[in-house]
Amino acid sequence: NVGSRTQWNTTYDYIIVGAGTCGSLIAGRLTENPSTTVLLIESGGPASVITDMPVEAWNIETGEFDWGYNTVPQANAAFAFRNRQMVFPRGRVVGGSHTINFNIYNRGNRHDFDYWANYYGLQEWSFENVLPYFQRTENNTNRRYVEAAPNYHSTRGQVEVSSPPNPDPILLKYMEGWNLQGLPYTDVNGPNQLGTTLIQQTITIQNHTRHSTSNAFIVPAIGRNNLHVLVRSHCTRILLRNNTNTNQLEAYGIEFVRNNQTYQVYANQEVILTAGVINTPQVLMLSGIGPRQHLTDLGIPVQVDLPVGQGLQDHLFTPVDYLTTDENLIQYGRDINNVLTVQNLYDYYVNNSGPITQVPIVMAFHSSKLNDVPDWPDGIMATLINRIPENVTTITGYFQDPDAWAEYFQPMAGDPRHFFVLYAFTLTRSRGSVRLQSRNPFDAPLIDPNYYGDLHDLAVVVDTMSAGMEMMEQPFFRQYARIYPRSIPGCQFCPDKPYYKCYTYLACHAQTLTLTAFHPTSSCRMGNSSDTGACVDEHLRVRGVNNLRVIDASIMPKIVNANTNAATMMIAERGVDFIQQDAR
Ligand SMILES: Cc1cc2nc3c(=O)[nH]c(=O)nc-3n(C[C@H](O)[C@H](O)[C@H](O)COP(=O)(O)OP(=O)(O)OC[C@H]3O[C@@H](n4cnc5c(N)ncnc54)[C@H](O)[C@@H]3O)c2cc1C
Repeated sequence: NVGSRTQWNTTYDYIIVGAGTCGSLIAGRLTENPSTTVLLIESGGPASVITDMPVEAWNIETGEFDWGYNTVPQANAAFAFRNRQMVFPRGRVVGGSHTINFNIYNRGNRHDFDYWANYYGLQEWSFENVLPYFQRTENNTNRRYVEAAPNYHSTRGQVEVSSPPNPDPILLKYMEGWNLQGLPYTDVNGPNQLGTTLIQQTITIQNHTRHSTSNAFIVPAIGRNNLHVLVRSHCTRILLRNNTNTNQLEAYGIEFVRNNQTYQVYANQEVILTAGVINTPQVLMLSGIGPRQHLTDLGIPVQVDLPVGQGLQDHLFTPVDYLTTDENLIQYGRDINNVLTVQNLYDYYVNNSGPITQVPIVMAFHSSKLNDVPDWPDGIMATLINRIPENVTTITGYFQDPDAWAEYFQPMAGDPRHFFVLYAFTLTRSRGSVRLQSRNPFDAPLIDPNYYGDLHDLAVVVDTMSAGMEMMEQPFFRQYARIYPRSIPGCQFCPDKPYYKCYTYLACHAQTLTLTAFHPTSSCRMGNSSDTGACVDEHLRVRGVNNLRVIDASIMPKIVNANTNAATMMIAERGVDFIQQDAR
């Protein structure tokens, strides 16, 4: 039903561009009022039973539900990959990136939001002020967490947040190992983030389906007469005009392409851009809102000179391979390439069990030696279970030297004892950009996260790797798992030190084998009236243009020290209030 609409009106109160995490939530909320009309327009198609299965997150991050983007070549990262370019998945589907993500629900630290408030002068976004908006969406089914920290959680929101019911034993041992080193068990969304946790996810507990904002807000609302959802409809620009009464620029609609035809639709109230960190800047720049020089170089008439696309941030994962000492420490073999068997589908649909139901992940938050605010962790370690495929050439295609990497992976191929730890810095200092490649709205933008552009990020990840690896070398954890004992191609262990104290090796590993953590933010950031680096104000209104707002992950002034989806839902909830306050 979500994808079936073929007719639409000429005018709506609100036009929302992009049915992702934010667009879906906002459209659902605004149309709770039956007299408010909304058009939600999405470039991709509808979600499917496949995207609803938690385990399929492994298989859908690239492919038909993804934009197929790559970064531009990276100077300080991605040494393993051809041309130093990295794949950069983004959801192109109803539900957006929340339809292809790992469902991790991890809000970020209280200091993240207090930093927005104090450093950027955005008092309405302090932790105290945003906490109710996290709670507004949350329906937490973990009674233990809710009872332990009732002021932090809610059981009344639309999006279900649950703990994986059946984690693999190795994950529990990993947490125990950290616990023995003094890192407490914690609920990262409660008062203390520093610790180790079996991460909560936006998955329903009754039937283990992805609870994206589109499943939570759009699917139940699709029958509303005041909500029109148009899929496979690509917004090419915002319609702007000078209002002769106010003598100010305003948005009055959008242009979009559907089935190779170009259409215009109009908004009585506002156009709301929720196209995400890459495409929101793209649509703005195509409409003449962006850096003057860049637009001029491309021959786009400048409507407003704004630093759109500047300041992009992300987290970067460095995977390290491990093998358990005993196959029984991992369940189901975790062979994600062959998971949709008749037996597994039967267990999923009939018994509500089996490997399709979950992707359990354990995280440890770490405060590095470089960090001067210890309860604002700057490092993260995420432990996940996934086999290396039997045919390793299926994963070495992007590598600069596929043969060397095939040789590296081959001894682990198909081994059911395989798992890995992803090491990352979280308080990113590097900033990059999103720019247009051309004036063609269907051309991929140029994405430059500028990973390790600030070498502080590298120092933090090296410290995090060292600490995490040292914990895993302690007698307790060595009973259960061992690191895969080979150096990665292009990097050498030190002859005179344990590998986890060999900082040259760790830095080389961190710069060579790099994966986006899928957390881009801040490409159209918010700021107060004196902040010349900002594109939108504290209420998310685009500067210099009336009736135009950006409400998505691009507005974060600085990335949060966590996965970004929960904070993005919070931004959407906050945005809904601003829209309603300003309704004429
Ligand atoms: C593979 C992957 C795994 C991730 N894992 C996690 C996780 O486990 N936990 C977590 O917290 N975060 C995770 N993230 C990040 C998180 O999902 C994002 O931060 C969040 O979804 C961003 O929401 P958004 O509303 O800003 O943009 P999106 O959800 O990306 O929505 C943007 C939407 O706009 C549409 N669109 C774009 N351009 C146009 C156009 N011109 N016309 C019409 N429509 C358009 C897109 O197709 C998309 O549907 C992951 C992301 C990815 C990609």
